[in-house]
Amino acid sequence: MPLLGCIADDFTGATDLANTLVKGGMTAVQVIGVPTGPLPEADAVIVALKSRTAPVREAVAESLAACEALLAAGARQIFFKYCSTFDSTDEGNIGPVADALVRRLDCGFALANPAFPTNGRTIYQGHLFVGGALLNESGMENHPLTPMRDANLVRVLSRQTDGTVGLVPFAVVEQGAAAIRRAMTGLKEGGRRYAIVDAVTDAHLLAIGEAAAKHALITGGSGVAMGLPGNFRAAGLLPERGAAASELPPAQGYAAVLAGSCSRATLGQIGYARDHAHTLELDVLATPDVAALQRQALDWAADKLGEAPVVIAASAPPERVAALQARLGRDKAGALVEDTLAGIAEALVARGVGRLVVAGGETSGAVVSRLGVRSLRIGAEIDPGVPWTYAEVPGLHLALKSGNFGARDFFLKAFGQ
Ligand SMILES: Nc1ncnc2c1ncn2[C@@H]1O[C@H](COP(=O)(O)OP(=O)(O)OP(=O)(O)O)[C@@H](O)[C@H]1O
Ligand SMILES: O=C(O)[C@@H](O)C(=O)CO
Repeated sequence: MPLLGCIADDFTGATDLANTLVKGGMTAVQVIGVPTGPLPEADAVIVALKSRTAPVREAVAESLAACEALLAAGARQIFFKYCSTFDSTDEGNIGPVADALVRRLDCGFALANPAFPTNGRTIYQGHLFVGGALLNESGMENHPLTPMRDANLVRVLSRQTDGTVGLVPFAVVEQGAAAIRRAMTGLKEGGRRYAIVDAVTDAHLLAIGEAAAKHALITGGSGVAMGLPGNFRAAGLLPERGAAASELPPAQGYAAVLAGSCSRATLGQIGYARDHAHTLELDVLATPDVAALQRQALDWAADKLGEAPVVIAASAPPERVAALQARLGRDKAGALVEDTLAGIAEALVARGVGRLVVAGGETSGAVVSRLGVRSLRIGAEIDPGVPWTYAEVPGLHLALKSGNFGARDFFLKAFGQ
């Protein structure tokens, strides 16, 4: 019976959350899509959806179905995981999904906190920063699917919900768990449905987690989950598990990287790979044709597969993404690239790739779905927020890298190079 039932709005986000929980001493399994049969045995089950950019009704329906499955399996607390950069549009999907979960759980209130200080995401007076920049000046204003043009999360979430949104400010968070709990109770009693909670350090996140021990629903990034294993341990529900929580079978097979993220960090990692690994950058704008791009990539890779990774990227800087979107429309442009990379992944695995890094949440969703992966066991962390995972079917080690995560040498470091 899982202690914590999680619903993640994309696949890299699910892995990021699972990684945090494993580091906190919980066992965690990531399940792909709404579960249809019995859930795997683990302290935390994370249902990975591709709902971040799905139509609102679909995102809500899938999230509710995931919630039902987790509750039926006995989950004591539900966690709705979204991006540390709060990726969404004015239509959703963070607000509508959270609204539906608040109603289903009849809890009236949930905190909202995407902070992840280790990766530079902090919240101060309700404003989200990425490193030293406000969210809307961080590069996220150019995101291909969810451009973030407002850093004030109270305002952003207010536009997506029929409820109201308050703030637990830094000065309260600094006072610790009891003060945060009082402030959240006050906001709930005052009729607020959500509280954006400031957090600048991991200590803040641990205090927020402790303050939410009795909440039926928590919403946020992986950071705010840091305090949750401690809550279950304090309640006598979680035994000490040590390193056993993150053991995977030995890795084998060729190494490859597929990148569909156009985030600044991924573009930097591709730049590094260009100088240090076999790297192919597909020109999607010049050849907007799935079959032709796949042929090009597979012909190129044919004599390069080995211990050192081949890196295949469709990623492009903002002006080239905008040009393709102007020609095809936003969704078709995204789908074209996702189909291309998913097909390449399928062919590479058939040719003996056993260790695959995928960069980008939507991209990971497309790849993992095409490969028929049903669940992922979580292994050791490569860089903050990105662990190796293992998919029993098709027998593959996978690292699903959030677009903006990872050091510049990530694509080589993942393979110990
Ligand atoms: N050259 C390109 N032109 C237009 N769209 C592209 C191009 N390359 C990639 N894309 C699309 O951009 C989107 C990138 O989203 P994805 O979620 O994969 O990355 P990300 O948002 O950086 O990562 P994360 O969600 O983990 O933060 C995908 O839909 C992808 O297909
Ligand atoms: O929170 C994050 O930034 C990531 O886990 C993610 O959701 C990227 O898609």
